[in-house]
Amino acid sequence: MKIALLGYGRMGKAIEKIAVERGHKIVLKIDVNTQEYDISIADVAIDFSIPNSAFDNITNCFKNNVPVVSGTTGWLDKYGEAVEICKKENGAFISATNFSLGVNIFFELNEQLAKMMSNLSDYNITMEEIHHTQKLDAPSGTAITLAEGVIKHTLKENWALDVTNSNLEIPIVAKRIPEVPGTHSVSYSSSIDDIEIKHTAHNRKGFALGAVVAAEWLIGKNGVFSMKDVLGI
Ligand SMILES: NC(=O)C1=CN([C@@H]2O[C@H](COP(=O)(O)OP(=O)(O)OC[C@H]3O[C@@H](n4cnc5c(N)ncnc54)[C@H](OP(=O)(O)O)[C@@H]3O)[C@@H](O)[C@H]2O)C=CC1
Ligand SMILES: O=C(O)C1=N[C@H](C(=O)O)C[C@H](O)C1
Repeated sequence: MKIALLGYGRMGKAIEKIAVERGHKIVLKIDVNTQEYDISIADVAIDFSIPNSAFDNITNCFKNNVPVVSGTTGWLDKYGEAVEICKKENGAFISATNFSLGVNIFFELNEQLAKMMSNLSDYNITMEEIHHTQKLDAPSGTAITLAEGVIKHTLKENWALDVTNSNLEIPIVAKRIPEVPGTHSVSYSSSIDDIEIKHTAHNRKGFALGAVVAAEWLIGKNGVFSMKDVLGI
């Protein structure tokens, strides 16, 4: 496949390495300095850029008939609008807050646990995410997806950064520590005991491999998909 990398930072470079190992060719590398480019030379675009540019990057792909895989976080308030444009243009789109196989299994585990905890009012839920100090958004997209997974199965209605006085909100603590690729935990605490599930990424390989596998899967399809579709889970 001829791949356009929209964003050539930590993730863009990790994706390039894995894509080339899998026999693909990188035909565009777009960063903040790129003035103009012709996206239509690519078979697929992979967007790992910044919150302010993701929507324009992605919708430009739809308008030029290029399937797009996006991992950028912090822009997803406009996800619904992007989906509408994708459908109107008959495009192909996969967005995920986390492309790693491990985190996608963790998402499923989180929902199963939330179902089991839903009637146990003695337990208080909290979430924690830890990332490197260059991260622009907080809480992480993955933490928001985890919170949405809990909201789906319990009486919780929302999440809140750090602390909350509301029983209806899930508090998410976001920590920034140099070099941490991404750690997420979900804890249920009572006066008797705690239950905690945790995912620790050791590097960015899992995110990058998942994004390239998603791009390979998306070629030749039309519609809006998720990593659940790609992984069959
Ligand atoms: N879904 C997932 O599995 C994962 C998602 N992420 C998310 O991916 C995103 C990128 O992460 P990361 O690679 O660590 O970040 P970096 O800051 O390392 O990279 C961002 C890149 O985007 C570029 N950029 C800035 N403006 C634009 C623009 N207008 N168009 C295209 N590119 C632009 C930057 O260019 P320049 O350097 O020149 O400023 C840089 O190359 C973040 O939102 C992060 O949360 C990260 C890991 C996994
Ligand atoms: O910015 C990062 O680095 C990461 N961002 C994603 C997120 O916001 O969840 C995924 C991963 O945790 C790394």
